[in-house]
Formats: sequence, C-alpha cells, structure tokens
Amino acid sequence: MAKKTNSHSWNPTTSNRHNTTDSANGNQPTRDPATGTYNTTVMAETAVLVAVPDKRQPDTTTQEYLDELSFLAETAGAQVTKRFVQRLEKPDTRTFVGEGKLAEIKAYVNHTKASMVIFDDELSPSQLRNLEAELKVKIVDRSLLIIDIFARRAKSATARTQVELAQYQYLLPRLTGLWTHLDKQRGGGVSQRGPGETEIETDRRVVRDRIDFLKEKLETFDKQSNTQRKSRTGVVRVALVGYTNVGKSTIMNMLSRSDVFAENKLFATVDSTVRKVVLENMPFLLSDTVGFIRKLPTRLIESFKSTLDEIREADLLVHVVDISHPSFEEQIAVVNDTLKDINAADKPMLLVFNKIDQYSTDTSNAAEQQFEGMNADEDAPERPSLEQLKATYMAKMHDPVIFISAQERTNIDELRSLLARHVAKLHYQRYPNQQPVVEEE
Ligand SMILES: Nc1nc2c(ncn2[C@@H]2O[C@H](COP(=O)(O)OP(=O)(O)OP(=O)(O)O)[C@@H](O)[C@H]2O)c(=O)[nH]1
Ligand SMILES: [Mg+2]
Repeated sequence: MAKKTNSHSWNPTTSNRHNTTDSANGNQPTRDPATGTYNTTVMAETAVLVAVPDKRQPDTTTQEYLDELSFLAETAGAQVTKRFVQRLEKPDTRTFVGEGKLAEIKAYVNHTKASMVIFDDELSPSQLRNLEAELKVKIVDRSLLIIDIFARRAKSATARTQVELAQYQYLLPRLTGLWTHLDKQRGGGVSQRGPGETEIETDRRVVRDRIDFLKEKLETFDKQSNTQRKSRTGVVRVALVGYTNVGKSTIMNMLSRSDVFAENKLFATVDSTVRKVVLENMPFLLSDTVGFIRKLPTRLIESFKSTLDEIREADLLVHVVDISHPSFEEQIAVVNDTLKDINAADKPMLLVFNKIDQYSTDTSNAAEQQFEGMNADEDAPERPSLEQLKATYMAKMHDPVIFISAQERTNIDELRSLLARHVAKLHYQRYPNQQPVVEEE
C-alpha cells in the first residue's frame, strides 16, 4: 500500500478551530482565551509506537495492528521511527508497559529526541500522567490519535461540533495530566502534588460547560436533519459502510458521478454525504459515511450519533471490504460489531469486495518488515487465490456478494445491476402503491 507522509502541524488536544503555535516556539503551550484550555502543539514530529499484545496474539497480527497505527500516525502528520512490542497478560496498570521496557523506550526517546510516544490502546488518565512523567515527551494514545485525525477532516458544522465534543470529553478526565505536562514545559520539573489545583477546577468547569453547550448545539442540528430526512420519504435509502480506506468514497463517486474526497489516508471521509442516484430507472439516495476502525473510541461513536443516523435509517447497507488487505476478515468483523453497537445490524446488506486488482496471494511482504520484539514468521501460509476466495465467500455469506475493482472499473456493471435489483425489491416492499419517480435534477 503506497503511504503518503505529510508535514502539517500536529495538534492533538485542540479542535482545528483553535490557533496553533508557530514552529519557532512550537513547544510553548498557548492558552485558548475562549475555553481556558491549553494547546500543546509540538512541531516536526517523530513518533515511537508501543503495543502490548497478549501472549496468544500471533506476531503477524501484532505487526498488522502496528502497520495500521503507523498509517494513522502518518495520516496525522507524524513520522514513525521505531516500534516497541511487549507481550504481557495484560498491560501494566501504572505505566502500560513493564519497568524494563519503559527504560528501553526512555533510552531510545532520549537518544533520538523523538517527540512523542504513541500507544495502540486507550490509556487511563493515570497511565498517561505516569508515562508523561517518566518519558518527558508527549504521550498519545490510540483514541487521541483518531480524534485528532477526525478534527483535521471534519468540514461540516455538524461534524466539527461532533469532533469538538469528542475532544472535550477526552480532555475532561485528563486535565491534571495536561497540567503536569505544562508544568514540565515551563521548566519546573514534575511536581508530585500537581500545580494549580484551583486552576484545574476552573478548567474543568469551563470544559464541562463547553460539553453541555456542544450537546445542545448537536440536538438542534439533529432536529434539522430529522426534518430533512422526513422530507425524503418515498425513496429507498442506501448507505455505504465499511472499514476506513476500503474505497467507499471512490464507489460513491463512481455510482453518483459526484466528487467526494477520496484518498489513501485513514478517515478521508468524516462528513457524511448523500447523493441521489438512478440505476436502471430506479432512483435511490446513496450516502457515503465515516469509516470504522478497530478500537474506535466509544465516545467518538456517541458524538458521531447524527452522522451514524444515516446508517441507522438506511433501508440497505452496502458493506465495502478491501480484499487486498491482509486483515480483511477481521475488518469485516469490526464493521459488523460496530453496526451491532449502533443498532444497525439487522438491515439487508450487500457485500462488495473491492480492490481485487491489488489482491495478491503472496504474504512475503508482510514477513519482511520485522521489528523489535517480533520473531520472523517464515512459515506464513500463502493466501488463497481470488477464485478460491470468491467460491468460499459466495457459499458462506447469507448476503449477496460481489467482487469488484472500483479503480480499474472491473465488474461495475454487475454491481450497478445488483444494486438496482435490490433497491427495486425494497422500493416495492416499502412503497407498494408508489411508482418510482425519476425526476431530472
Ligand atoms: N488498488 C485499488 N485502489 C482503490 C480501489 N478503490 C479505491 N482505491 C483507493 O483506496 C484509497 C481509499 O479510497 P477511499 O474511497 O477514500 O476509501 P474510503 O473507504 O472512502 O476511506 P475513508 O473515507 O477513509 O473511510 C484511495 O487511494 C483510492 O484511490 C480499487 O479498486 N483498487
Ligand atoms: Mg471516504
């Protein structure tokens, strides 16, 4: 997979509405006068990744998870220089990794002047504090990384409000951690007692007020979009769902001849888009939605409620899968679990296996990238041929299955007619007395 890196600034704890510091004094936090919270922007980022898999997790899986974390870090503008893995029954409650591993990470961070350490799980507020005190660089967990990417991507007022809500909800229990971080940056060293308790209380109150305000704002948006959705009755609604970066927006563009932003980065789409599509004289509404990912922070899912309503209220889900991805089966499971979480699992579904042009039976690529704490996996089994996969999936899935390449336009006519057939069936079920109306746009 071709991965792009970019060099824009890194700003994980504030919404993109806030000012960022310039690169000359990138390590100096600035206070946002509107909210009283601090912006801890640091520039020219290099990142170290840390994963703590349990003892049963195969090495190849650990490696795939770290590939994904690395892709997330790159999407957010950081360059990954090292990966650390420690196998534990469960993460250390105090510092996530054990004492020895922590010393190893610290030595590496000090030696290379890495600007942050990213953990492939959500850290508790106390783990975050302890790690910050120990490593003296910015500590980022998986949730914060994802929230930050969402903040960069969100464009519509609703999506931006949703992201801001998620940011403040993440921030609230961690305010003391940030203060410790700020204290260190002032050159005071880390204090046991923690500085400025009254200021922390003030900050907490400001953040709580902001959370209430954002929730109210979202309720207003919700009412507006409910009214909008009610006005769309009489037309079948279809939602594209799937793991992030599988090709949903590319398919949306192809089917609706629109121009939705598609990119080889995670979470290219954060705002949902709805387009009217007509296939074989059958009109329907197609929506492109935010991609799912493993360990999606629950709060982020909750804050994205109104975006997810598009999925919850759809008559048909088109579940897009990137078959060229080594973990595509796990990705299918993650998507199905997330659909369950948002109460959208019982809908009719078409399964679209995309990127067949990129499918390869060769697994040697993954085995080449060995890193700290991993054993070479020379016996990785060959993947089945595309034909074998097709046969297996056609036989085992309850839902209709189709294999396409959106990029190479392979099997697209078949996709169109499969979709048209299902939409027609649903249309006559839902609106038995109503002929489909094809109006000119
Ligand atoms: N090789 C190949 N690449 C594809 C195909 N379809 C899409 N892509 C590429 O995959 C990347 C992701 O595509 P998007 O359409 O942005 O994926 P998405 O599912 O909307 O992603 P998010 O919005 O991030 O969840 C882009 O670089 C596309 O050009 C395909 O059939 N084959
Ligand atoms: Mg997209």
